Amino acid sequence: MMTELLRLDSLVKHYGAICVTDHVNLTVSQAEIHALIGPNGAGKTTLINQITGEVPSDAGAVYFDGQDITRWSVAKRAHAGMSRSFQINSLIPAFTARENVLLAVQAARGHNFYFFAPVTGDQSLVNEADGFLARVGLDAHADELVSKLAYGQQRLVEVAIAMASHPKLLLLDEPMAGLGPAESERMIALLDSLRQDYGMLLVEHDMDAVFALANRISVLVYGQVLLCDTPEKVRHSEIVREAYLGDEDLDD
Ligand SMILES: Nc1ncnc2c1ncn2[C@@H]1O[C@H](COP(=O)(O)OP(=O)(O)OP(=O)(O)O)[C@@H](O)[C@H]1O
Repeated sequence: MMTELLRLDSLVKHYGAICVTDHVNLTVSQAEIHALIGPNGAGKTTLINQITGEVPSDAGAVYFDGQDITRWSVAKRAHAGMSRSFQINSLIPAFTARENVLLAVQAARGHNFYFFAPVTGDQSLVNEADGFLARVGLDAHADELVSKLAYGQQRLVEVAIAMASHPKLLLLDEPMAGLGPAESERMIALLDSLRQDYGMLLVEHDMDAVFALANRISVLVYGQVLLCDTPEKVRHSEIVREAYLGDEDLDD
């Protein structure tokens, strides 16, 4: 049986009169990639923010790794093993790829050097950072300034940073956004290669990536989970086609 990592139990969030998260139930297991799809404004980002703790929930519960974390702070959830994919602007452009990952490794080890220079003299930290860079396929670019890296490579650095805290769950907010076809393929291959080591919640508009990676897909429309099923079932669901996919032909 797969170990359940994350459980959302009838989670609710209102903004004024609008119910942005409407009694959402969802689970993510170890070694599962669970994709969350839905049209713009469906509430995907809000839901991720409720999982990380950035947005407090109005009702319902969030369980992580067997504990009720509904009232936990962002920091405590991160410490317990949740990692959100960083946005590009969290990278430090004037630092190398290695130095950027090194800062995350230091932070994860509880060193308080985050706002100073990375400690390139500590070989065990450097080795660990290099390990994450190798895992995302950037070992040959460790010494390059992040500002000199291609956009797709910068996104890979973000994944290496997300891994640096040794999380159990990766929350990936549109990792394919802005990537070209070759870069997308590389990101898909990377996430596929990581699937045994993490549970992943993948918010993504790129349907090729979703269908290539997901074990299960939840379809969010107006804050409600319309359907949660295997990619095959979702692909052929009339409800999903009507409510979300419209005329888009998913059989190709
Ligand atoms: N802080 C806020 N105050 C008021 N309304 C908000 C707030 N944040 C989000 N909303 C509204 O909640 C709804 C869901 O937004 P959200 O960003 O979660 O959707 P989404 O599915 O992530 O969309 P997208 O795919 O475009 O990123 C939208 O109607 C949005 O306008």
